[in-house]
Amino acid sequence: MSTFTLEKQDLERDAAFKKALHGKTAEEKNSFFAMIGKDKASQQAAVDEYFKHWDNKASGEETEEIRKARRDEYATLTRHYYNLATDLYEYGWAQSFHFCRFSKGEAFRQALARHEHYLALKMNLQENMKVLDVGCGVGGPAREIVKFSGVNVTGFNNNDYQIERATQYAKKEGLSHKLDFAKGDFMQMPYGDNTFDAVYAIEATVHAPSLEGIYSEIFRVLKPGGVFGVYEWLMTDAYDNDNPHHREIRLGIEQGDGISNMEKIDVALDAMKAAGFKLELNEDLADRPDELPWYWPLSGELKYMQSVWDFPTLVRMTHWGRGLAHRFVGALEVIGVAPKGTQKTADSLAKAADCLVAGGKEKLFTPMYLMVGRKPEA
Ligand SMILES: CC(C)=CCC[C@@H](C)[C@H]1CC[C@H]2C3=C(CC[C@]12C)[C@@]1(C)CC[C@H](O)C[C@@H]1CC3
Repeated sequence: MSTFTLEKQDLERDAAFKKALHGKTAEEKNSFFAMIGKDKASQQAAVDEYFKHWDNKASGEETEEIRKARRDEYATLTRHYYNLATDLYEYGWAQSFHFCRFSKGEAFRQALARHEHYLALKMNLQENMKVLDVGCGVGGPAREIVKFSGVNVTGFNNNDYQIERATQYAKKEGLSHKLDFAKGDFMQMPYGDNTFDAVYAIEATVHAPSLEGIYSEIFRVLKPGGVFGVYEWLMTDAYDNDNPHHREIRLGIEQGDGISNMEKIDVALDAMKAAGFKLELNEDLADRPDELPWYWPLSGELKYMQSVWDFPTLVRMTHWGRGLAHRFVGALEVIGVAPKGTQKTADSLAKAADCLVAGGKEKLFTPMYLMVGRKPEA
């Protein structure tokens, strides 16, 4: 297991930083306006804090000390990543921060929802169960799963800005009686042992410094007989850590996606068992023979266009689209409309997109390794 130490939590400090950086932008409906409305000095502080882990640390020269430093600051690293990336995600993707399988002609949001329903189905979630969503983002999946399964969900994550937006969206959809949110470090959750009937995590536990650590914490808060379902981000068996090209892809994904340490499939399977789960299901859904790959919206390849509505999605990821976006954001920074660091963040996300697509095409990486595990009855 990767060695790790728990980061000391300071909820008041984080709340104060959120207030300073995001101000009232959490109430902004349009994520573009939310993005340009940040406090400039605080944004610079978040950029410095995040990129200190990546600048001048190419994959060829990466040492175990560098990787350990990231793992040691997993919570701060991830919190600042989402301080910088949340508006871009909402602007350029949706309120469900995950990938999904696509069927031909299927609308983008429909496919995202189907992926959420599939997890709920495989976990056999039932009406009024008490469920925890670990790493809930702005609550898109939680709202969908509440509506689909009738469960009561608590969304938990480490970013105050996301929690504030998630709370507002739930209220707007009239779901506050079934859905609430709490902020904290998922490696040390403020819940007693045996609290939840079910726990799920959608592309979130990859932010943990250790999979065994996070799965053990989830096991602790689950009631005996309770179920845990996860879509995990993992490097596949084909990933070779001694191959410089493979390492470059993994590092690009880690840097562009706020991940301190991404593991291989066998590590995740061992971690589930070591945590105490009885594994009921495990499958790499990226291995299904789908005509449209999970990474198509990031590929910039117009051959994947299903309807005219896909054109803007694809064109912004082409070489020209990216160049234009890079210059546009740069110009906004120069004239003082966008805070400094917006372009650096956007470029880092673009690099992540390239590495995700390369990882997907070369079958080195999956964002949808499905595992369902049960905590044995006492
Ligand atoms: C980080 C983890 C564990 C999960 C998030 C998965 C995805 C929702 C994101 C991964 C890469 C992101 C990118 C964008 C949106 C959200 C992701 C797909 C953009 C499309 C947002 C708009 C930017 O201009 C380009 C981004 C590329 C990467």
